Amino acid sequence: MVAPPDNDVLWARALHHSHNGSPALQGVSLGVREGEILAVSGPRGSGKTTLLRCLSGRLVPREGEVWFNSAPVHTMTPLQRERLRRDRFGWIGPKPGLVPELTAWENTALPLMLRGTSRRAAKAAALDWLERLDAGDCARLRPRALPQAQRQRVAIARALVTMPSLLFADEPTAPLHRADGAQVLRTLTAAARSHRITVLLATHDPEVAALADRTAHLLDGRRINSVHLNGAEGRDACSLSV
Ligand SMILES: Nc1ncnc2c1ncn2[C@@H]1O[C@H](COP(=O)(O)OP(=O)(O)OP(=O)(O)O)[C@@H](O)[C@H]1O
Repeated sequence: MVAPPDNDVLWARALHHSHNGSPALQGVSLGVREGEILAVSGPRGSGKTTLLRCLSGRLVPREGEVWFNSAPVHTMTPLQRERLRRDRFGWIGPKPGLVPELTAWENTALPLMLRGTSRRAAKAAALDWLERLDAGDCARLRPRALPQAQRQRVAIARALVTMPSLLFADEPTAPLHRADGAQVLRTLTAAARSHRITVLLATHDPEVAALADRTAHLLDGRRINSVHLNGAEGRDACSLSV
């Protein structure tokens, strides 16, 4: 095993994975720098979700290596991977996945309380993030009383409240209307930049990808060569994906 380059917080080499015999990733390699917002783009079925799941330790690739800093994620035990996800990573999926018995603020505060933060401090942080995401008025309501868009805002607040080193966002604005989605994404990317949270953002939408610093394009489970000009929102004006 060769250790990853020092300047990459996350590094993957030659990832292969199949679902029930059909290939989803076919030799994907990727490096992500600390504090970078990297969009993983491609059409439906191109392997974006599978890639994020492998990079976040939710799925062990059939072949290949995943390194987080100097730790080989692909050789960790399930318990080690669970701890890594709990302590260092955040995850936002296209569906909110909230605990129905808990209110919005309790759902948001949950990851902090699981890490041992006091209820009082966790509640204060949760309320702060719900406000930032325009969901402060939902704080005392349970998920079933909320529209889908507000549930997703709560899920995003829950992912940000721990200030993870790495945030995996898989089509995070899928349940939101376009204008709502754009506003939530701007909050998410601004928070990531100000707190130096590294973000992997899976999307099939070029407008969403344009908010990232750089884009890695997938097609049929492979990275494709492309020159991508990100817009003014991106930190780097131009990047080459290979
Ligand atoms: N659990 C599964 N069982 C069987 N096949 C799967 C499973 N998950 C994904 N696939 C298949 O693997 C391929 C890659 O899927 P994946 O969800 O990673 O792509 P994606 O780019 O995220 O697509 P989408 O934008 O639709 O979510 C697709 O052909 C998909 O049908």
